[in-house]
Amino acid sequence: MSVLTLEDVNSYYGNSHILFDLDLEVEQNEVVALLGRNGAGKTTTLRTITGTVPRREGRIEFRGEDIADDSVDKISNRGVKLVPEERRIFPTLTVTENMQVARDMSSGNPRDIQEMYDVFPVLDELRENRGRNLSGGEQQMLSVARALIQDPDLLLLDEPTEGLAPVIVDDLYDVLSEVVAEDVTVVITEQNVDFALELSERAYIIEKGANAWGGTVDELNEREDLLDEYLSVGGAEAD
Ligand SMILES: Nc1ncnc2c1ncn2[C@@H]1O[C@H](COP(=O)(O)OP(=O)(O)OP(=O)(O)O)[C@@H](O)[C@H]1O
Repeated sequence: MSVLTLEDVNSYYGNSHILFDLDLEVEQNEVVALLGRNGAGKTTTLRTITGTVPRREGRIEFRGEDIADDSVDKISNRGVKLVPEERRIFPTLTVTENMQVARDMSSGNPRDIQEMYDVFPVLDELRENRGRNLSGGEQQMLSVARALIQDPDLLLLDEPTEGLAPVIVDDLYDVLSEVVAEDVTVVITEQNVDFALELSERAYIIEKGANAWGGTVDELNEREDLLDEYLSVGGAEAD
């Protein structure tokens, strides 16, 4: 069953046209990677799905219902949760309080905090620490946990590895692979292509706000030409 469909979606920041006739399809329990260079439009795609950047043209359906004109709150209440690149945890609240706030904000049936501590043992040890005292990796874990506690129908992860040390990226990978093994549907954007492809079943490559390629991760792994052309894997960018 299709969870999310974008068809011919165009989005703008003011007069700047950013997404051009973008198509995207996400099935139930799938993990889909959105790949592309810096500035390709990955974050804008996620913001368009959550309604923070209203699409100007095109169709957006969630579980078969048109959500293109829904408010940000309504889309969130439908169970679409974004973990933004900048994490946005509450710096003065403890780890537990951060989770409690997310739990209180949930419109559905939130999970128990203890359940999250079972998935994120790192956070369990930091229960009483304030957000501002967490490392980047710990903040990222908390940010993901806060979204998961709301038992999302669709989880959107925007560059979860951004700014993290390699050893922390490994920890995050372990946690996320546990998370995606459950019945959760995920769209993940990443500059770290290997990380995203390890977690995902299908991928889309976005270039200058438009679809450049879409297919299974197995297909993409056979296409070094695509990785070179659109993602500059393993080397410096030409420009
Ligand atoms: N608030 C904004 N106002 C105007 N233009 C913006 C805004 N945010 C992003 N852009 C522009 O939109 C384009 C797409 O940016 P977006 O952040 O979606 O790309 P991205 O693929 O997520 O890249 P990155 O990895 O750098 O986040 C870029 O040209 C960017 O400069």
